[in-house]
Amino acid sequence: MKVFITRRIPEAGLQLLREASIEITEWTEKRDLTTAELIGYCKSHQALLSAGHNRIGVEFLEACAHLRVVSLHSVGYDNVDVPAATRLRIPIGNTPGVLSGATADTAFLLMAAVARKAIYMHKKILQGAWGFSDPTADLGIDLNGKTLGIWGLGKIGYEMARRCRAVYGMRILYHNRGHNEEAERALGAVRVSFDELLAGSDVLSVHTSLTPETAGTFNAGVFRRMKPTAIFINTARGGIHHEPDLIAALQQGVIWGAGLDVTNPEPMAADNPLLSMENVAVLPHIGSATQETRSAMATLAARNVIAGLRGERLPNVVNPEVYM
Ligand SMILES: NC(=O)C1=CN([C@@H]2O[C@H](COP(=O)(O)OP(=O)(O)OC[C@H]3O[C@@H](n4cnc5c(N)ncnc54)[C@H](O)[C@@H]3O)[C@@H](O)[C@H]2O)C=CC1
Ligand SMILES: O=C(O)C(=O)CO
Repeated sequence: MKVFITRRIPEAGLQLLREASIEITEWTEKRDLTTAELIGYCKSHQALLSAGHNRIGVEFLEACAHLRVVSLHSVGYDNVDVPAATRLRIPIGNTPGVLSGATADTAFLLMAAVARKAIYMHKKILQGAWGFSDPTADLGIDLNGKTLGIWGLGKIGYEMARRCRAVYGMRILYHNRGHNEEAERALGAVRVSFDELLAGSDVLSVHTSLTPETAGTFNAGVFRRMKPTAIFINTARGGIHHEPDLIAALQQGVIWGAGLDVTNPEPMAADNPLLSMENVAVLPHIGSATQETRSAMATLAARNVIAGLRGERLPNVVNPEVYM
């Protein structure tokens, strides 16, 4: 049995695959494969382990319908045409849970960095501009006692809310498809309408998945319904905000600041105006990038491959309908 891996993954996952006597082919070039290349490699393999965000679309899936499993090294699966995979009875695996803490840490650090203009001030030192200290200049804002709004209170949203409640005593509002009873009980979180979330949040943090319903939601009209003092945080997917509208909202003072771990497109161009704004912090999609978390993700992704190749149900399957 052979698995094709699209980017190097941590040793913990590779070791599990070797122990299960699975032959590994790794793509080691530092660029994404084209669909044609991916099809070419997968023809001679029975499993695909996709790290990074290769498009797993209908063209690929139809050409590789022999695959017993497509295992993602991520929790997000917006890069996959899941209905097509289900139709072709290809199980799709992902890595939920193990990255929730690390990704929430990233949202939290972006929030704190924006509130205190930390990245911008660091850049000023590098430019030799640490000069005379003016007590009225470069002031940030306190987060203590402020209101956090979470859009998408699932696993990562919950971890972000828990951190903000514990450290800053923040009041938690959330808008989610259903109730999150644990968050309501443990954190006093209050479920509100989307409009109330926009109007009531001092910090609004996005944690939904990227779907046709959530794509482009944060646009000019939505930013205008937020507080002019609000901080917008997105660690979910860049496609959920409209980037030119976000730039304009920040330039015009419609909202106060933004912290992004995800951009649209990725990578972000080095001359993007967001990178030179005072109240903005941008990271290059490093939400889950800790040694422990990436090893845990590699382990889950390898377990999905092993189960798929053995004809067993994947431990974490995105499309359980394939088993019906
Ligand atoms: N920056 C990074 O490196 C990472 C980013 N992510 C992103 O974070 C996302 C969330 O991950 P998890 O918390 O594990 O997923 P999850 O499935 O536990 O939580 C997502 C929540 O959003 C809610 N939701 C979805 N669409 C909605 C809508 N239209 N309106 C209201 N609520 C909606 C769901 O009900 C669910 O509660 C992933 O899909 C992925 O895109 C995940 C890991 C790392
Ligand atoms: O898991 C995901 O969805 C990511 O974005 C990277 O960890």
